[in-house]
Amino acid sequence: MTAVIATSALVKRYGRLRAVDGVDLDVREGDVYGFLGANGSGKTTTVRMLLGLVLPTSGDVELLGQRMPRAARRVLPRVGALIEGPAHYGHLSGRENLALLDAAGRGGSWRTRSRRVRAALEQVGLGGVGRRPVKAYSLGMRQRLGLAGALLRRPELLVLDEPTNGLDPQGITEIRELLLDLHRGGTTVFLSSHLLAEVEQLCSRVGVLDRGRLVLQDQLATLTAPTGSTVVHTPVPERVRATLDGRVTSVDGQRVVVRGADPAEVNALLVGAGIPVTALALERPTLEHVVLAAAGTTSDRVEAQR
Ligand SMILES: Nc1ncnc2c1ncn2[C@@H]1O[C@H](COP(=O)(O)OP(=O)(O)OP(=O)(O)O)[C@@H](O)[C@H]1O
Repeated sequence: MTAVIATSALVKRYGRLRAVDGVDLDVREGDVYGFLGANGSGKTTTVRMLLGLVLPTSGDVELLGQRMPRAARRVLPRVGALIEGPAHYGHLSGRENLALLDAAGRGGSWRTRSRRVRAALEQVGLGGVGRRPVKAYSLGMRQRLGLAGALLRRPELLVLDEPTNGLDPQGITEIRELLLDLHRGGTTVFLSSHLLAEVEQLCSRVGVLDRGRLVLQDQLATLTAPTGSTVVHTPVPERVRATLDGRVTSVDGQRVVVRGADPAEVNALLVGAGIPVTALALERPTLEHVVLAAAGTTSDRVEAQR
């Protein structure tokens, strides 16, 4: 599997603060990678170092197999980026803004500019907004325009810093669908977020930053793989305990956790004993559990819910 982003022992110090502290990122081709961390944990600083906008204090960054920032001129035209609320000219239309951005960027002829701009606007669902100035756009539309800017060069890699920040639920859903669409088209997506739910719904691979340190990095499916136990919901939890002597590891209200990863077997035993079962499933940790276990004190810092 090709590494699309690889950092090793990446450090950024601001005075005595280690904003990023020895981070080894491993983002592979085809990932939708969620870079999760509380506010101030160092996500934006890391993203800026990836793109060569901030120089590391120490450590290395490779983007699409090439060393940054040395290879920035060659690599950045293959990367689309959106960092901290894109800036636009409010009095110009979305189309005009993108045309300016396209002209300022490298690689891409002026002859095909209007076609590129039109395609990018269509892609983010802004094809129909015409000449309306950007100052009349909603926040969601501005964010989508920012994404359109990142898409002008048909990037192999999209790097997005908190792409749904400040959006309403509908805007968030739209961005999520757009990103999944781009991913289906072959783009690797790296996004930072402080929202667990967002990452859980969107990402295939997760990295968790806690006060500058990468405390967790793995496939989401691995992190939330079945634990080897079965969860039973029943109005009579104590009868389950009595029937499955020794296999019940916890009881919380009507929720009973039973050792054994075969729900059918557990069900047969309970039904055989005449115990009503209202729900039955393999136990899996939620991403929230996994993050809390890895990041310890961040329970009040990474937001589980919007
Ligand atoms: N230019 C700078 N000078 C000094 N300190 C900085 C600078 N940039 C960031 N920091 C500090 O580094 C730490 C990490 O900041 P960073 O913006 O990378 O975090 P973040 O995870 O992106 O947070 P947020 O979600 O709030 O943007 C913070 O304590 C911040 O105050």
